[in-house]
Amino acid sequence: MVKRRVHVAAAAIISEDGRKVLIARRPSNVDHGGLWEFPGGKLAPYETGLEGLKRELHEELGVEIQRAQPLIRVHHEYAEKHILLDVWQVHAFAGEPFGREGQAVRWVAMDELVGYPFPAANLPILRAVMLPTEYLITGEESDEARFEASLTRALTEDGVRLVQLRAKLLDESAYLARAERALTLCREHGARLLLNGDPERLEHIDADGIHLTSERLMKLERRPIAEDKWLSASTHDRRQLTQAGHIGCDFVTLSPLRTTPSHPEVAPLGWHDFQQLVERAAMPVFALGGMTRFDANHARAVGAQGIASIRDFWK
Ligand SMILES: Nc1nc2c([nH]c(=O)n2[C@@H]2O[C@H](COP(=O)(O)OP(=O)(O)OP(=O)(O)O)[C@@H](O)[C@H]2O)c(=O)[nH]1
Ligand SMILES: [Mg+2]
Repeated sequence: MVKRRVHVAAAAIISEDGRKVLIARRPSNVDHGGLWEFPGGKLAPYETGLEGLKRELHEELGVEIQRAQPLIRVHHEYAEKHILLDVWQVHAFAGEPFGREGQAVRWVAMDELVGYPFPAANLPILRAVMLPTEYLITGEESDEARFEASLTRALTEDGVRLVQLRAKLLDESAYLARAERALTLCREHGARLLLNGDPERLEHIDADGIHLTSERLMKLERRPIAEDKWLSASTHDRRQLTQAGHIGCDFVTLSPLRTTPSHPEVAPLGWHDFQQLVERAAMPVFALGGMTRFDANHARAVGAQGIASIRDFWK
């Protein structure tokens, strides 16, 4: 049987304060009835994603999109169809949203989204909605005061909200001591902290998650940490991306996009190959390797969650 292919445009509509997202409940008489969803629907022939989304949001909620940015594209196999969910983050709109088709609609705080039942295809979308566009990877630093000053600067001046503590030169006790301080700073600024390395580190420091090297990623048979923590991983090719999906990574970095001084011998992916890989990834992907915040919009346009960087944030 050749499966039907369905292209759907959907919206994560963000509240003005950036803390809430609008979800709607599917009527009980349609497929996935009773589950919650991001408003939207099937594209008409010849419609682009954004055109279709504008029409759907007008029909379903009575609002007009004013500003939207691509968030994530998700391919999913349901038993009877292949679905492509083309999801946009809507930051500005006119009108007061209400369920024009009688459906319940609700503004929900980001952290409370996990309590609502969504269709199976929506898992990567929920992660994408909760993640920022920028992922800071900390630089090597031998001095603790300088480390704290750099992290504080990035949290305050750059507004970074997602941090990976990478410190390959520290021994275990020095790493954990630094992690403790980094966690305090991140908590003060409402940022999430992931520890780089052995998942066991979470047993000592109650950080928000773990970032796996690609080597560690490839050795794992299953997800090494609880579902309520974030799991990210470094990937460089399709095999590693597939493995990240297999063990349930919440998001990944994919690198190197450009050649970098730290890895001059590695051939860069470039935007074309990067886009091809991201299109089939089962989770949000951050572009890494020579990225700065000026690249974030382009990264989003080719399907990425955003950019990850050491140098652009670590001064
Ligand atoms: N809108 C929307 N559809 C989703 C989501 N997740 C998901 O699996 N879907 C699936 O994508 C398909 C899109 O359907 P839809 O029922 O919204 O389409 P539509 O608004 O054009 O409705 P219509 O065909 O009754 O006119 C459905 O099979 C739906 O279950 C989501 O978050 N939002
Ligand atoms: Mg719909």
